[in-house]
Amino acid sequence: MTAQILDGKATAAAIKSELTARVEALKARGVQPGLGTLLVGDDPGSKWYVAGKHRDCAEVGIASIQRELPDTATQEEIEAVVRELNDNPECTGYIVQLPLPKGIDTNRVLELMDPAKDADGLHPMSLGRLVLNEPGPLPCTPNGIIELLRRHDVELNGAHVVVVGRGITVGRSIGLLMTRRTENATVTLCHTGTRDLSAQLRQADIIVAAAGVGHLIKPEDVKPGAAVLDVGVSRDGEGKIMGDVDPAVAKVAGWVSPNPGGVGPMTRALLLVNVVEAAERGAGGGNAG
Ligand SMILES: Nc1nc2c(c(=O)[nH]1)N[C@@H](CN(C=O)c1ccc(C(=O)N[C@@H](CCC(=O)O)C(=O)O)cc1)CN2
Repeated sequence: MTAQILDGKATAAAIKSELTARVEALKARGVQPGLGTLLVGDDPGSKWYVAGKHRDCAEVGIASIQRELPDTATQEEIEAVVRELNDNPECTGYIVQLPLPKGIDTNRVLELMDPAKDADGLHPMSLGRLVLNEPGPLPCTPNGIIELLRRHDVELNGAHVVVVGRGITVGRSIGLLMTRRTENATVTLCHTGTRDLSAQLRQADIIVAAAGVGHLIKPEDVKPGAAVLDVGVSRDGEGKIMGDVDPAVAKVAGWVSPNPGGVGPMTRALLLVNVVEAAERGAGGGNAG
């Protein structure tokens, strides 16, 4: 068996083309959506991701507001920029690029954001709305994974999803999305404390690998025909970027997401969805709900 590809690049392009029309409709009503980003430090990966988010904005007609601070920035300096973005009328939604430098209280920064401008779905209010099943921005990577599966007709209803990794951007919230009545999956969340990870993985119809451990998922961990989504990014001894999924998994799985070209572009596309939906909610209509 050779797995079919969950093509995140093509799917993200389709979503961006749909969003372009929605942004045009907002502009016709006098609403200009604008995405703000706050990048602290000079991590090359984070810089690259933020630059990509602004390229996407230009593609669909969303305005860009970019804020940068050095990695020596204090908690107070970061919070001052958050307050400025909260008050800035041109910024209709924004993100704080994670991770923040060591020593910074990330939760305090996220809690200070205006929840109405939370484009990442990571504000405690947004996560609370997700728990309560109320409309609001959804975390971009988990939502991107669901959209990627949906648009490739991979069945979620009744599926057993095994997630590896309990980080804030993926593992913590993906179960909340996948177990909604609309998705109706059953989710097992695994982490470094899980006994016999391989036994858990072999039960999965869908694996979401977000551990940040290069080639952690091997062919013998995968049930034949399962869908395997690779979210992880780590580096080998020579600095080469590796995903969490061994490429040989494609011989066993039914579906695999490439990395790059899978979940990453979907994360960016679903960020734009959050910005457009928030602008539509603010304008009192549109497609949001
Ligand atoms: N505030 C946030 N911080 C972080 C998030 C997040 O959702 N919100 N997620 C990750 C990083 N991330 C978004 O910020 C992200 C990661 C990867 C990609 C992406 O498009 N990757 C490409 C490869 C890019 C390359 O060439 O290196 C791909 O997979 O094809 C986009 C966004 C942590 N921080």
